[in-house]
Amino acid sequence: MNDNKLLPLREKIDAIDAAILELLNQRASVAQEVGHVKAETNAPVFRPEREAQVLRNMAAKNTGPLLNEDIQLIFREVMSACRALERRVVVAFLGPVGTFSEQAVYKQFGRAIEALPCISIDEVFRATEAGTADFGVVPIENSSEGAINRTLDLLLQTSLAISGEVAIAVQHSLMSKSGTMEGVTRICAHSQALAQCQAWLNQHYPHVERQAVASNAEAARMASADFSVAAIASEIAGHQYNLGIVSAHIQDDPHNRTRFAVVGRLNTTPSGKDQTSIVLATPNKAGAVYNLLAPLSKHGVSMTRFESRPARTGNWEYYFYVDVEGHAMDAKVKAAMDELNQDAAFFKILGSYPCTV
Ligand SMILES: O=C(O)C(=O)C[C@]1(C(=O)O)C=C[C@@H](O)C=C1
Repeated sequence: MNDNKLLPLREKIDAIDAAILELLNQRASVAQEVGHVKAETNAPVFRPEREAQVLRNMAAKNTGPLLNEDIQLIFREVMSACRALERRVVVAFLGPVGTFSEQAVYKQFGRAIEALPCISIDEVFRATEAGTADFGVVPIENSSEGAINRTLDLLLQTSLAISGEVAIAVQHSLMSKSGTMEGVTRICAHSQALAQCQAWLNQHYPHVERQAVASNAEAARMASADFSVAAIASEIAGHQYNLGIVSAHIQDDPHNRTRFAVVGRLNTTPSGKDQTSIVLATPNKAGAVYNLLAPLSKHGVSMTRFESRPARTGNWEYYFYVDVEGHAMDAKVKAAMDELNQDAAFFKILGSYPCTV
């Protein structure tokens, strides 16, 4: 290799790295000052709207050659490290480690946090409501399997607000201790993952027993201790438990994604590009849904998502989970919400938060 040519280029990189280091520490010192100001008033350390603005600014200013998504990953971690100098936030998620929920946590908060694995979605809400965690990250919808009903039900009752959302690509792999299917009599995974890989499993391993377990990471743990078990999980989980890949990316939908909600005891202020999640119920009469949504079009508020859930009253009544563009503090959103609130049998704003960057 021609190191003579590399040497001057590496010297340039060294000089640039020294300048970046200096600037990073200057930034961190300012974040520490911010931390002191916040401590005086007990103000929240994590400000999702501000972080979204910083990430959008960086993407807008970026002239390359680095890609916007890589710039945003870097700045997410820079902010995470700066934030940790103010205080390390605790984030509860559906554990154990190695789940897609954990990936969603790091995507939203960066690595400089304390991640708190919980045994169920209920437990994530409880830990966050009790203050054991500052935030909770819960799956809300999968692109191939639909809504995560437990999360929708808990959102109805909780005192927490949604302060952000994060979507991640969900890719499942079939893995075992030996990296083959030899001696494997059971394929274990969370029921959602089994459903998301159903066609592939029917085609390739129709006669191998399938067992639903608490999480994909739990399946990976089981496979690591037993040659007769294969697990469907993320490659990250497989790596954590030293599994070999039998087949990668076996989910039936190659664009399989899961959307997660970040819940906390924080009401997020506007970031400039936000959305608002609400849940409402109608009186059980003709045209009720149509009338219910009329205030949205009247005030020019766009609906981006609509999901219904039986209210379990036995009367064919439903809760409607609706996402709209804009923040509840925006005049037209506020006007529409006030009207919805008047007409609905039940109405709750789940939260306003930045659209994903
Ligand atoms: O601006 C703030 O409030 C900060 O605390 C600074 C900072 C950052 O590093 O830019 C860190 C944490 C917040 O979540 C938002 C931004």
